[in-house]
Amino acid sequence: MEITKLIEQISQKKSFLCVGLDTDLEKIPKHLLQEEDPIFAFNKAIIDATHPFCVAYKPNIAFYEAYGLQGWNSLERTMAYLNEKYPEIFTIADAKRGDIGNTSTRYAKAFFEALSFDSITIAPYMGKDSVEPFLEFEGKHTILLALTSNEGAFDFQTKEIEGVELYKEVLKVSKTYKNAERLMYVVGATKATYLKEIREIVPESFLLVPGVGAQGGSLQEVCAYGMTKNVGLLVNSSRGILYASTGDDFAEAATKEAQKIQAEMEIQLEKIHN
Ligand SMILES: O=c1ccn([C@@H]2O[C@H](COP(=O)(O)O)[C@@H](O)[C@H]2O)c(=O)[nH]1
Repeated sequence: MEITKLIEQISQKKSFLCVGLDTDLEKIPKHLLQEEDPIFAFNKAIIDATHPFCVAYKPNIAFYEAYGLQGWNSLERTMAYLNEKYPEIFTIADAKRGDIGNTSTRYAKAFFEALSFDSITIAPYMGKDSVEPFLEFEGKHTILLALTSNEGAFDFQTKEIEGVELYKEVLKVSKTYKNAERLMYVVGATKATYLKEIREIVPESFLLVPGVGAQGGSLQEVCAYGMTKNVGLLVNSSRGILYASTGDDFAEAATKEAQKIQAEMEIQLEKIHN
């Protein structure tokens, strides 16, 4: 999907919400466990309940790999359902891959071609030749981990090398990669104040921002420091929406939670136009 289409969706739905599909068989309502594919049944219900309020879905691949072949089948069914029923919605494989070049190409084929994702998250640690194979795919986007939402982000990402923090070096150097216009970046909502300096380096790039909801990040702060004239943000919530209720009313509760976030986003979007 081209970025212009994503921007169009944001403006139509007045939302830049990404719903994370981190589906955990221990947390989904018990009655779904009777279904032949409980993960897909849960995802389908969540997608049908939340699609009017979001512009992206982000299955975290770990939640599918954890169930082996059955989990991978559920992921394939989820992607087929999304692409057939809601092709206008941007999809993100939260896979955090990256390897030597020929292996990266295989990862890219797996997620961009076999599963038809629009984008994938990538760890930048192995550098240019591990990232550029993903950037070769037209209409696809590579989302580099820049400054993550977890506490461990301070172990390496904020450490200075010759006076420059590592996450800033990732942003600066990646801008020189071939097809760099296909890059986006992950910045945690829990690190919202860093967004001001991040925007000095990548003023236009789209940022995937996880960490609101269960991790306690603030949507208002993320918007204050990170929003651009084209919005430039996809703010993710996973557990806060998926498990808003673990009872039979889980889908209605997910609708309410997604709608609540969308309403807050609409207020933030009005600030761009005023
Ligand atoms: O820095 C990062 C990068 C990725 N994630 C992922 O996003 C979701 C967040 O889930 P919540 O339930 O809304 O906390 C999850 O898949 C993480 O693996 C992140 O949290 N931080």
